Amino acid sequence: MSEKIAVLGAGSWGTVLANLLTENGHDVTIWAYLQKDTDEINNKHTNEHYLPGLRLNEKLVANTDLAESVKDADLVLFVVPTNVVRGVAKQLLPILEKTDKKPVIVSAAKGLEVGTYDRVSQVIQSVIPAEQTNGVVVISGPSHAEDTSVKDITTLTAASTNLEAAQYVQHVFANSYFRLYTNQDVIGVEMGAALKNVIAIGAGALHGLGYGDNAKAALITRGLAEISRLGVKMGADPLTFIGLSGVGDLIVTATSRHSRNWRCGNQLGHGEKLQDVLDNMGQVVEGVSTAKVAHELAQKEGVEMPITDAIYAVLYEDKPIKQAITDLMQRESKPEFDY
Ligand SMILES: NC(=O)C1=CN([C@@H]2O[C@H](COP(=O)(O)OP(=O)(O)OC[C@H]3O[C@@H](n4cnc5c(N)ncnc54)[C@H](OP(=O)(O)O)[C@@H]3O)[C@@H](O)[C@H]2O)C=CC1
Ligand SMILES: O=C(CO)COP(=O)(O)O
Repeated sequence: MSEKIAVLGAGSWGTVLANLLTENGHDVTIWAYLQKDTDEINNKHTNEHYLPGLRLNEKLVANTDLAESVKDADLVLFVVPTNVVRGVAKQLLPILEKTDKKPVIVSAAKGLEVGTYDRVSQVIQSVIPAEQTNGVVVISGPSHAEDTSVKDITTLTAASTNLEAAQYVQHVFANSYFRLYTNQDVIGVEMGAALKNVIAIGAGALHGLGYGDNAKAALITRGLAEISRLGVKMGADPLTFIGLSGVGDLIVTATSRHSRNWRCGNQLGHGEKLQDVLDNMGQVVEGVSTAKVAHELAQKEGVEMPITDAIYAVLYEDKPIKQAITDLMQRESKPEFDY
């Protein structure tokens, strides 16, 4: 099966996925908005800023023109930061309206939109009507671009309420090192994907401050408890949080130096200022904006998220991290599980 695919976003994950799909035998165009980025991919077959040292497949084509990039596409993959998805979807809609082609739309972004609290697939579906697509699918799981780029084993969830669309995506992406499992719990998959980024900032901060393995395991475990609590309140299946997009992605993000969220937290733990950290990262740190959304959403829904609230206070209210940790440890004693 060879499909026509448009990848929207030429950052680290977009480039790796576009390269993988090209090597799977598909006809892939990657859309970037800067001419210098498309020139580099087309002429040098590299993307040095995001993936230093990686040689891309020469059949991968880059284009700055969105209409040309998505022309006749069977599948359109969104891999831009969460808070720009709506703007890109708005640019895509009039292009889709001019053709009879209805692509499967796939989202790989992990976050919750500031202001609306929407999950990424909700953002896409609120802009692009269902009749313009052949289904909307979310792909998510423990998957650092750096590892996948060197063909290290990677497993993901392809989540959709449209099982046929999820199975289609499963087959388009699968190869010897990239394996996908279908899941129909889109809410759980997207909530796990977004909220783990916040906990990963906390894990990096613990490391930066010199805390040990017990503290890190405590944060991951209690972090998962509150991710599940908010996710279930929003309609997720609790089982999803012990899957790839739950504990799987939490482990990879909260324990790895590849994670931008973990690195952000680590630098905060070393005493750096948030704005300096973000300015120097040169890549999206989704957990920072999602911490604000999760904090507000949890308050609105009456869900207890003490770790997320603590990370919010550090990021947005200048609370010293050590004070945030002390306050968390001195909370009123409680049972491990609230039934
Ligand atoms: N990196 C990873 O390992 C993984 C990332 N993800 C998720 O994928 C999403 C994208 O992440 P990632 O690729 O790492 O991000 P990067 O920061 O590496 O790249 C972001 C890309 O989006 C582009 N972009 C930014 N603003 C706009 C805009 N307004 N219109 C069009 N393009 C824009 C950037 O362009 P420019 O360079 O010009 O700024 C860049 O090409 C995130 O939600 C992330 O959580 C999911 C799994 C793994
Ligand atoms: O989602 C990811 C790995 O699964 C990437 O995490 P970061 O955005 O923290 O790098």
